[in-house]
Amino acid sequence: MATPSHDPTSTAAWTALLAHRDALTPDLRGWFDADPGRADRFTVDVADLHVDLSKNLVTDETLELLRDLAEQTGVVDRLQAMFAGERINVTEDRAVLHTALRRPAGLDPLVVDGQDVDADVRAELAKVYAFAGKVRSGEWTGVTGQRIATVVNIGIGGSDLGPVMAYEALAASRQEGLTCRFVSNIDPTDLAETVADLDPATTLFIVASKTFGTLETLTNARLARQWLWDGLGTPEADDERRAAVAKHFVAVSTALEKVADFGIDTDNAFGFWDWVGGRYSVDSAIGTSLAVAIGPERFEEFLAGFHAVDEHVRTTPLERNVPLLMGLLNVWYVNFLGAHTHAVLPYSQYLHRFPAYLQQLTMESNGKGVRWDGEAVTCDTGEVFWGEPGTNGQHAFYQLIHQGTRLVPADFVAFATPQHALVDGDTDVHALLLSNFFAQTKALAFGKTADEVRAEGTAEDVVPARVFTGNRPTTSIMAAALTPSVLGQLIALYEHITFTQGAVWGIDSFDQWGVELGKQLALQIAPALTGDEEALQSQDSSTKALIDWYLAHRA
Ligand SMILES: O=P(O)(O)OC[C@H]1O[C@](O)(CO)[C@@H](O)[C@@H]1O
Repeated sequence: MATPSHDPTSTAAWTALLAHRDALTPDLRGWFDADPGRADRFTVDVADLHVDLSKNLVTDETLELLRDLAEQTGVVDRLQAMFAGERINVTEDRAVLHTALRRPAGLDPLVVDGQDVDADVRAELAKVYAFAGKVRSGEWTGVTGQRIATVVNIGIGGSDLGPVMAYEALAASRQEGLTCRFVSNIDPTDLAETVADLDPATTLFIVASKTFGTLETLTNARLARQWLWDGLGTPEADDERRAAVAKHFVAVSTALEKVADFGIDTDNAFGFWDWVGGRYSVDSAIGTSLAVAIGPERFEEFLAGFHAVDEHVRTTPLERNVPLLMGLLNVWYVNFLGAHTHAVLPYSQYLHRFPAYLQQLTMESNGKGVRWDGEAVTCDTGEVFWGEPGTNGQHAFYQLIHQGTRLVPADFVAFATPQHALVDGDTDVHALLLSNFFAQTKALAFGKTADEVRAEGTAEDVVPARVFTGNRPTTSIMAAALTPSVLGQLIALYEHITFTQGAVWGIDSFDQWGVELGKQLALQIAPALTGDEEALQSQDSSTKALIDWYLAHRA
């Protein structure tokens, strides 16, 4: 087999896809009419997820060419290298092993660089579960002896978005009387509002930071510590302050010495490893707040869900491999049909933070302009992911998806079983939600012709405005219910979709250098806002003028 190319545009498959695109007239109506087996043939299951790809703008030939592209760019080899612990994060010289976080007990040990990864993962999980168990049972008390009522996770990016998204999604599995809240923003409003009605005596903070060096998180952690001491009336004496912190602060980090510097006893710290990227870490100790909320048993189910999809992606041939196919479809839309964005539309209120979670996963991973071989890319990469729960989006932005000039591929996600089976008179409200889900993908695919509009008696001059062109691509993802396992499956699905796109594009999906410059400049600019004249004068004229305006208007 030829060496896979780091430049996908130089492959024969890319050239063939361009020619195929030029010859193809998307026609979902015609394709479905001519091919009664299309829905069946293009529907694939992965674990408990039922995925209908048939309303995408592809034919069998398109999929075959996309599979050729995957082969010629070495996607599967790279996937196996990831699972084996090779250092595929080249710019940070790290393995990428989030899949090891969810390996069940009893497999052949995974040893990487002499480290028994499975044993390390299980040992750390055991610590998290023991802690979660104590908080849930009331055995863990605050410094005044009261049981913990609220856990506040302080973190940002991957140390926040995963835990908060999953906490919201799995509301049905939470323990009553125990609430989690999440603080991320360095805007002091976030912490102030979050703790405003809390009792310090019954509040426990989890400071979650992979590096334990993130400005937002450490600032918020210090503010929270002061709030605790003030609220408890802790005397200034070191011993008493340490005792309060020991009962009200735990940490999650890969940098345990920095945890100790902050004053958190490392006995109260849960670790993970540099081979877990922040945006891939919700299933590590970063998910401690979730483990407290749903308990170890449900957390294990969550991990088992991830693993089921890992096994699928690792062992299923390309023809039926859902994450690989969905990743290739995204490449098709971005590089051959000109899509700039991708919508994810959960028809489940509990998944309301899922699109925000996916934004970090996909955009921090694939928003890159340089390949792993150091060369500039020669094609577009990461699209903008966005979305809102249905049906709210229908009354906001769906107009553009239905009739606008831009192609917006969309993933629709729904569950057969409601978590609140409410009825309105004789109407099952969940059925109404689902009928909207089915209606939207149907309308987007098949549209409405001018003749159909006319047949409704529409005045001729309004007909064009009421025509729906159709051929707006969607993927429908369904599951029986939103359980911890299904949530794990959904997250792993999108992790591997993201992987596939990055592998085709030849980019390192596991670094995030693009967030560094802003962080450095913020630290440089901060003194200019608090009286350092030299720092102020060294700014460019626009930034200096904005700072001057800020200083003049700050009340
Ligand atoms: O967990 P940490 O080290 O505080 O980092 C938080 C987030 O900051 C980033 O490094 C950059 O935004 C993310 O990748 C990460 O999830």
